[in-house]
Amino acid sequence: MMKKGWIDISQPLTNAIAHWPGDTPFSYETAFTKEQTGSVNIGRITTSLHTGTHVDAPFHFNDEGEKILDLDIELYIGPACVIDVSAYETVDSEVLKGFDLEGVERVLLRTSVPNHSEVFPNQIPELTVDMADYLGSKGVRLLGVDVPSVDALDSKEMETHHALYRNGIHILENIMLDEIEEGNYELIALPLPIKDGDGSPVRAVIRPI
Ligand SMILES: Nc1ccccc1C(=O)C[C@H](N)C(=O)O
Ligand SMILES: [Zn+2]
Ligand SMILES: [Zn+2]
Repeated sequence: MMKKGWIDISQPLTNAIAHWPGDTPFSYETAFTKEQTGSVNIGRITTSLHTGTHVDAPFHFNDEGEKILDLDIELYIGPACVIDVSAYETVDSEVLKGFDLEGVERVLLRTSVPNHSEVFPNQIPELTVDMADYLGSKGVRLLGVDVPSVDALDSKEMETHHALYRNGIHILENIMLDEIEEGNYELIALPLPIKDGDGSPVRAVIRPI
């Protein structure tokens, strides 16, 4: 049975969460204790903006691209369709033609990669450039994936990031869909208002409609 109400599809931000190899690890610490301040505990985090469940701003892969505060918050709130592509190593337009995406503005892809937030995956499915063009032709504006990237992990060209961008499609990464059935949901996944940010952690939640 699917849960009713809002479902958290975010990776918990713990000090053990996986991070992109070579990037800044996530850490939370109590910078000042209640004993020190005499009043309150005060936490401090250090993190890459691409750790855990997060959105990419176009500036992440394009020096001229929009930064987090330039982006319309409407992208990250509204109806979203979860589709299960876990049977495919390569997700291209042919695969997507098997799903009804008429009028869908936000697509969340459930892949075969298990959502182990403490393990950086060795391999992720290939999302092709023609997949991005197909989603663009359907009017999709946001693509969410349950893996750390929409490109190959060793990609320098970031072709699928760029192809999504050309099609006006924004990117949400590292959502957790292992327990989520295909279907229509409402999504809220708001980035923090980080000036100049190339990305931002989000709390991503969905609710069946
Ligand atoms: N953090 C990194 C450090 C070095 C190189 C890439 C990344 C990325 O995060 C790329 C990933 N495709 C992303 O868009 O989130
Ligand atoms: Zn990212
Ligand atoms: Zn990315």
